[in-house]
Amino acid sequence: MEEKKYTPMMQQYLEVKKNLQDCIVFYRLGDFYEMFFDDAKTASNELDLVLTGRNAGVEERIPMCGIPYHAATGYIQRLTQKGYKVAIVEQLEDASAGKIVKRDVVKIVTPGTIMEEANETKEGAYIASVYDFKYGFAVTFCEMTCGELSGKTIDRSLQSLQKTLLSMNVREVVLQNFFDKKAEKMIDNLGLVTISREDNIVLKKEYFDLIQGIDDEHIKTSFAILSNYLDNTQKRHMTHLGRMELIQDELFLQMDYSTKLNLELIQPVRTNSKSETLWSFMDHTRSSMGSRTLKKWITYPLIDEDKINQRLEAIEFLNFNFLLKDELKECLSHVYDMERLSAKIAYGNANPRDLLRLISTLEYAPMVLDIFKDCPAYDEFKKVDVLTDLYEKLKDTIVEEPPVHMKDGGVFVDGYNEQLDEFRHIKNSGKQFILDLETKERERTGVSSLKIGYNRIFGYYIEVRKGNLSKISDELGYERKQTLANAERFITAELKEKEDMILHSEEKAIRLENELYQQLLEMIRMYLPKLNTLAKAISCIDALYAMSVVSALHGYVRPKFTKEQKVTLVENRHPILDKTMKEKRYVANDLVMNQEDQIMIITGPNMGGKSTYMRQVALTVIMAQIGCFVPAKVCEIPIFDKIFTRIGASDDIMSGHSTFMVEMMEANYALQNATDNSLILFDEIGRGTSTYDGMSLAYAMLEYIHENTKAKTLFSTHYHELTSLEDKYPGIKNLTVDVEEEDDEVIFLYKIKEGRADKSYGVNVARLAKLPSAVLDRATVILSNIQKDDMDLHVEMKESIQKEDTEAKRIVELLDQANVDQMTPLEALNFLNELKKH
Ligand SMILES: Nc1ncnc2c1ncn2[C@@H]1O[C@H](COP(=O)(O)OP(=O)(O)OP(=O)(O)O)[C@@H](O)[C@H]1O
Repeated sequence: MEEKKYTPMMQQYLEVKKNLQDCIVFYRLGDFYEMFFDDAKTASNELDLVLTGRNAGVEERIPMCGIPYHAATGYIQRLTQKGYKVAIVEQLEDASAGKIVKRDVVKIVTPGTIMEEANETKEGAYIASVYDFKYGFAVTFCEMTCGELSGKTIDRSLQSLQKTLLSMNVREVVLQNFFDKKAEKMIDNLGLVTISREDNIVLKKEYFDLIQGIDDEHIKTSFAILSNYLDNTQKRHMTHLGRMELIQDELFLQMDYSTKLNLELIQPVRTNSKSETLWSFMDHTRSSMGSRTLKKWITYPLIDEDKINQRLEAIEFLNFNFLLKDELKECLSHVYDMERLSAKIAYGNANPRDLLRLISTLEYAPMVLDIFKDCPAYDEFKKVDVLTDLYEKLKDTIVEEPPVHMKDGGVFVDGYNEQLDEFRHIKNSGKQFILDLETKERERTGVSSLKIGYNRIFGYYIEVRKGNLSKISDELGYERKQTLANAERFITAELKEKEDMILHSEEKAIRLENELYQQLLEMIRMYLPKLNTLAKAISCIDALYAMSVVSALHGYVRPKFTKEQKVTLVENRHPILDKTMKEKRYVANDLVMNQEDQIMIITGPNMGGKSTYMRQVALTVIMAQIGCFVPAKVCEIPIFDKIFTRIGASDDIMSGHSTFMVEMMEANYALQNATDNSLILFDEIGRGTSTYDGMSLAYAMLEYIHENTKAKTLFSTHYHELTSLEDKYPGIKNLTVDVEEEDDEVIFLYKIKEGRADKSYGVNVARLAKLPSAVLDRATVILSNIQKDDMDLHVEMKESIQKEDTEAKRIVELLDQANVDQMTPLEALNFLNELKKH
């Protein structure tokens, strides 16, 4: 089909669509957005719209579907949530007869740039850009609804890139056209992530301010890619973005993505699961911005003792002054998401209800900050400007229940603006004015039957019956307008002026309100930097409030930090299970690791509580380093620099790798990166392969950690052979979970104690799962046979390790004795031969 056959409007559409191939085009026709061709088919499918056809000048009708323009927001959201981009094409001039209206794209809404209400989840959705600088990747993140901007560089491995992108809720990634294909495929596999393109890497000077203090050129380039993409899609300059923050992992307790996932800090391991995360458990915040701050604190626990103690002091202060805390709770309930409100004001899409929220927040802000005036740890709050002047300017401006949109007016209170009051008065009192005028004109003319009427063609008129026309003298200023059979209709200058005012007062009121509203926004924009500082302070207070609630509600203890590498946890509990377990009571446990203790090997039956114990230790450490009280009677720990976990086998996101491979990769990551200040939690490492492979790997890893890494380590295992390491290394100790046996039944006590499990209980636990008794009996017989062989093998293994040890010692001795530097070549050869014998 040749293009020229299409109607002019369709040709215009095709011209616009040419550059928007990756978007669904919403094409404005009057009061509708229409979609055509494949866009129509996709949209009708995704949005349940009726697919119709349109005559476009060619033989066949083309597919079409449409939505009313005022309902577009919801539809756009649904499409972007499914990963589509929507290009909004508007009419750029009023329709006039015989001419095609000019139209062009005014904005492209994409999954990572959508600004509308429903996108304002607590979590926030990010758009990221990745710049490949050959020795690494520079990544920039942006959360559009609050204008948050951050960036970091990482090493150039797919694993790091994947973990970095997964660590934020990234919905869209902007890449250059020639981006590494393998990396692109990996990003594409990350579920609902849309890939977008931008090749311009030159940063516009309007954005220089935002990267002040960032020295890394690669991050700057990555930001250039992102900002150019945002400018191109939003068709405007991004005035609402805040200054970029450098993400410096080393300033915080480091945990990689899988650790955060394994411990269910922010999201449950299994997506769609309702299980509680540490974030949801602790989230007693009263505002979304407080909730986001708490989330940030949980993902980035601190390593600076003073900063941790600062938060702990605040919690103590609030819990001691509980009346103040109640007052704070009340005040915070009037506080809204100021970060997003500021961003909306900067961006220009704040609606009247948003302003009302801002006013409420500003009203209560001084009280919120005042509550901390006697808390020395947060003296810094005293310096925060609570913007009383802005509040004074804003209060009493907006009606109590304003409409959502400006377009209908009715936003400002009476008395805000004289002109506006007059317009409204005329509109409201129009009828009364006419009645008054009628009386006045009757008196002036002496015609008691004179009346004022209205019709759509002639507007307002004064009607005088034919019989009374003689009373209408010229001085009255009546102007003839229409002649009827038995009456004449007139207009006067006054009526004409009022008619114009009455008829247009509403329109004028709305126009004026819009102007006033823009002026008001402009005025608030002058306060944006101060608003952001205030928002930060209030979100921090909200997060502190949440932690004080968690700490008091569950009777937690304030953690203490030791300079030595000692861990003392008394009656430690898993924060979430402790509160959510319904049928039984949660059993508290201790963990004592002295300076010289490095590794605790935990053995015991399946279901005994080993993993739970390790998780509770990790969660306790994290809570302590966030600056929260912890679920224990006593908590004394060193400040850890990194936590590594390998708990649980679910890692479906790392698709392409078997569970065992993932396990080994994670273990390797821990062994390579842990320091003697780190915490390692390994749960049944090595179980994904044959018993002896697994056991040997686990054995070697433990030795490696003991000799090289020296991190505090909890290691749960079913390989009882490993418990012999306690005899060999001073830093390794055994723990076991207590069970009682009654007949063939095991009763779990969930109590951790020193010592090793003397047998395994797999078959007993399987009995609990109600496997057929034939299977269980047969398994018992097989087990006893294997155990016999196993004993022999165990002895063999122990002997072989001892032999290796003796040989190694002998070599060291020989090396010590030999003075290799001083040897002649012949002596050296003899020495080598001697060594080979060993
Ligand atoms: N301290 C505790 N008090 C009460 N119940 C507990 C405790 N610890 C664990 N449990 C219960 O026991 C269940 C199993 O615990 P967990 O998964 O930690 O066992 P495990 O020893 O790691 O088992 P496996 O070796 O099969 O992985 C938990 O889901 C929980 O319901």
